[in-house]
Amino acid sequence: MASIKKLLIDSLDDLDKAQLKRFRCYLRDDYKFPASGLEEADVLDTVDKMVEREKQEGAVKITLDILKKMNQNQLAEELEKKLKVKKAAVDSKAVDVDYSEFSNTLKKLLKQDYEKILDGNSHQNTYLTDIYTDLYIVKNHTGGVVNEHEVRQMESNRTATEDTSVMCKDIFKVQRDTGRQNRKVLTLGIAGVGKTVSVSKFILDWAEGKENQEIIFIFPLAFRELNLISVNRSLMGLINKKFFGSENQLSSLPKEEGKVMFIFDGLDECRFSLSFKNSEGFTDVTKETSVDVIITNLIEKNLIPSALIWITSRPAAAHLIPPEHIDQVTEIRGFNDDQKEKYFTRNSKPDMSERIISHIKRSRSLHIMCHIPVFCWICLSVLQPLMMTQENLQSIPTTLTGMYIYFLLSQMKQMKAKKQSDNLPQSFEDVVLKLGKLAFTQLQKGNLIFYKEDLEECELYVDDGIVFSGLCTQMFQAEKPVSGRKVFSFVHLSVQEFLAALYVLFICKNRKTNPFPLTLGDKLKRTFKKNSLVDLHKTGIKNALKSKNGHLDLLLRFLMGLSLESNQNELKDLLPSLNITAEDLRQTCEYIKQKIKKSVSSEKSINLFHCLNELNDDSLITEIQEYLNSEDLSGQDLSSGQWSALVFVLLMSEETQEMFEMQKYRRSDEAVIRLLPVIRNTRRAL
Ligand SMILES: Nc1ncnc2c1ncn2[C@@H]1O[C@H](COP(=O)(O)OP(=O)(O)OP(=O)(O)O)[C@@H](O)[C@H]1O
Repeated sequence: MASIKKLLIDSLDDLDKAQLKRFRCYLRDDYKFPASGLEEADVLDTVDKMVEREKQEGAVKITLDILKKMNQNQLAEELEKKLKVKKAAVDSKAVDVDYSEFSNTLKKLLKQDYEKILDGNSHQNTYLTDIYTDLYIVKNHTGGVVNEHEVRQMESNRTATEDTSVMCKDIFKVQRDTGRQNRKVLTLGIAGVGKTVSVSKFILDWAEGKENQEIIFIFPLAFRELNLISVNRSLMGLINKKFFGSENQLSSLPKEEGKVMFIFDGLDECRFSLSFKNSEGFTDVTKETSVDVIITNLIEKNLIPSALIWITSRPAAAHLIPPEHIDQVTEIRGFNDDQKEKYFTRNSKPDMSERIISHIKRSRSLHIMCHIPVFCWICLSVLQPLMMTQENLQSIPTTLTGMYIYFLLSQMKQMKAKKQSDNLPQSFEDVVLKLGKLAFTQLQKGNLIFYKEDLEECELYVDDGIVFSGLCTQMFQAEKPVSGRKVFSFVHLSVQEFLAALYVLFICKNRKTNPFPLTLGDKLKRTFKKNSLVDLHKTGIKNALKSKNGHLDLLLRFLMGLSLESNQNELKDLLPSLNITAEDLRQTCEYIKQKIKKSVSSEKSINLFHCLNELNDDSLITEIQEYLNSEDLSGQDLSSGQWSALVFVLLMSEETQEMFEMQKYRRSDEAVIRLLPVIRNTRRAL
């Protein structure tokens, strides 16, 4: 345990040069320390001088007093907390509690709970160590628009050059270079990128005695579970009930620094408010209170000041924790290119993995999406059976929509077999359309997690076993009930977006209605005109462009992809005879091009290019490729639409990912601004 002197040094180390100078001035003026020798004193000398003259207790008092005078209240508070912990540790030594038996019981329980996972939510448990592939995790999330759509974030991934990568098992270890240890870490990552898997691996390694053995207790408390606790509990009561089977087993926790760890997975799923401003400074671990008070006070270090805290979250919810309560932010970026290949190699036979990898590399969209582990799992479950049967080679999907259609079809096969054996009343098509309705209505509201009532609004009844008897279990999941209330979600946000698009098309065809919110103008037009597919496309595009965080972007891409005849053929049971004509598609493509030319933001126009890609229209791209092949790349005479096309082509090029020769284009300020998404996405900009 750090000495008092070390605690003082650590505090003053956080002051910059000017602040340290002010600190010394206070010492001189208010505490009459002799000026000689003080002027040039560094942190060590300053602390030495205080302890020499005032002894440890006096030095602490003076330090706290001056820090407060300097308005360094946060530093003063932290120092006070550390001193409290130290005092408690000294006190507890007198009692000398032996926690080893409880620690071993907890390890046994967590080993059982975490050694197997539902891989990508297949209904079979898989050993975590069998599938686990290292992920690319970086220190210091670099900021940016955090509520941007998750797939778009992936595609405009930020530059890798300034990141320091970190292994998940090392996140809480003392850092060799600085000697510091992170106490409170927030790990961000988009849906399906591996946050829960990372946390699980950390816990399993600890429970198996492999890593981080200086920690005595790790208590994983996922927000999904915490949401369901509606009665007041004390922290000790909560821990005892969840981990030791009754309310009164473990009576205290170790007070020494870093011996207890709390892991709060899935902040984005938190359904109660976390109020840090009005926090009451709740310090009693045996007093009952609401769950939000326990969590905020743990994070604020009022409850167990010595505890390590690890919170994971999708980026959009990161703001729920004020930055001053976090020592280190890390970001899980998913698999890098090597890790993607390792994933496929680990999870399929050697000749199969080679074929899968080369297939994915051929399609830029698929290759990009494979940064997300859960998408790798979807690819694996689609491509493996397809590639096993030689004659299917022609029909192996190369577009995003194609991949999801095959995913759906593979589910259909399994479900039909299951339906026969279980004699279930509803058809696959019915269930998928109901899930589609749920997907669409909840996506419009920005919801990714649902409750029983939400399902019932779409005529999906949990109790009649249709959804959970093996039907849909790979697309839709229910969480373990903790106190009777189940939570549901799609296995990945992209699956929700795909089913939503399917539903939109179905509604347009069958009920001749347009499920998107319509503007007044659209409504008026509709009274005079019959509802056409082109109108549906147009309102879809308008709504997606209106969305601030791009929550309809992927739905739009799927909507376009599903409108192609070739894709329709695969889905004739679900979407019979949509009667889409070449003229319809031409009109939609023209409309998209107009929108691109009107210079929407670069992210939006990139998505519109993806839509054109799904519709097999590459005319703008060909135009720009000719320009790229020409000698003069000064970039002066490009129209707005051409600029967008250029950015799209460059983003989709593997070469640009590695290196981008900006100097070829840098003749105008406009070029620099326009090409920003490319610069952000490349590893090396020249
Ligand atoms: N490191 C990994 N190695 C192998 N597979 C992984 C890894 N990480 C994730 N996966 C796969 O991706 C799936 C989703 O991962 P996980 O549940 O950890 O995502 P998440 O980031 O917590 O997503 P969400 O925000 O939706 O909760 C896993 O079930 C697994 O199939």
